[in-house]
Amino acid sequence: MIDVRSVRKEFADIEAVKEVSLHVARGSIYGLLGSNGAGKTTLLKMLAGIYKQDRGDIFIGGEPVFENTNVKQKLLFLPDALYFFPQATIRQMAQFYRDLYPSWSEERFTRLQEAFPLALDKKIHRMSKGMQRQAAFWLAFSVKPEVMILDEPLDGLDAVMRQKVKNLLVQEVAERQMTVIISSHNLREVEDLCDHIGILHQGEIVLEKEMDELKTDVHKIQVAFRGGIPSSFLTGLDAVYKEQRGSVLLCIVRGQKEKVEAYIHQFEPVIFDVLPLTLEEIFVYEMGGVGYAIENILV
Ligand SMILES: Nc1ncnc2c1ncn2[C@@H]1O[C@H](COP(=O)(O)OP(=O)(O)OP(=O)(O)O)[C@@H](O)[C@H]1O
Repeated sequence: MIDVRSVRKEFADIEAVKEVSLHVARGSIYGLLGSNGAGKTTLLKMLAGIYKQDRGDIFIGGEPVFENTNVKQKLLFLPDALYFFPQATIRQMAQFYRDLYPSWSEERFTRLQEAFPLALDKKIHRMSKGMQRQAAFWLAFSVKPEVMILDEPLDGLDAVMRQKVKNLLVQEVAERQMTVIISSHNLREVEDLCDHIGILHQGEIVLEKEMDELKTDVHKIQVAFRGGIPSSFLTGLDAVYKEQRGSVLLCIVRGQKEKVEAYIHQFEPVIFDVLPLTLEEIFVYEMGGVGYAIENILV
């Protein structure tokens, strides 16, 4: 659904996006992670057709997005700095969206009032930051877009509202195959939402993973042997990290769980545990493998 091919964007003194390619399938939620200044907003603004890329191609639903009204009617971009017309109320903004998007659903708008308890006729600029964000989501979900491009969308929402918004997103994806790309500087914030994660660092995607693959194919193991670690033990393991604590060896290994276990049992360990691994730990080790310290990239 979203196809980004070798895209670059330079500003006067900086190359904000360098040679980025990525693909987001229809009905998928892609998490674009990266620290401040990594290039997330610049990339998302190109996806939304606000900036034109200097090089490369961007297709949404097979069509180039820049200055393409047909594509723009199908996508909704929620910027990190929200914009509403000065003095506008939610009712007035709804009228604007209704005129702009053929997919606008009046029924959805009415029904979502339960989820977003905001006054329709209050001026949005007099609302709190979190309430303004709720208003933006209320309008966004009422548009029923095919593609949502969300730039740090959960910032400023309280925990209950975050969960509500996440549930609504997942529901839209499950029910009508909406496609979502969501940026964040916080892995924990989006890990339960996304099926793919890409890490952008200094304008480049340095790691891209499917969540299912991540969770099933990396294991943290703890082993000890009578008489020390056999010299050939590590040669048959794809260890991305190892640490010895006394006689116990702690390793993070890649591979199918059954195969890893069968291999280790051959060495008759006296201690052998497979410990749970958080997604953050997986990224820390994977990033170490490609030469980056994730602590500097994700807070
Ligand atoms: N309009 C602009 N003119 C000049 N430089 C820009 C412009 N927009 C972004 N940049 C630069 O491009 C780089 C990437 O910025 P961008 O806003 O895309 O990062 P980001 O990952 O969204 O960061 P944050 O998490 O802080 O929002 C930064 O160095 C920034 O200063």
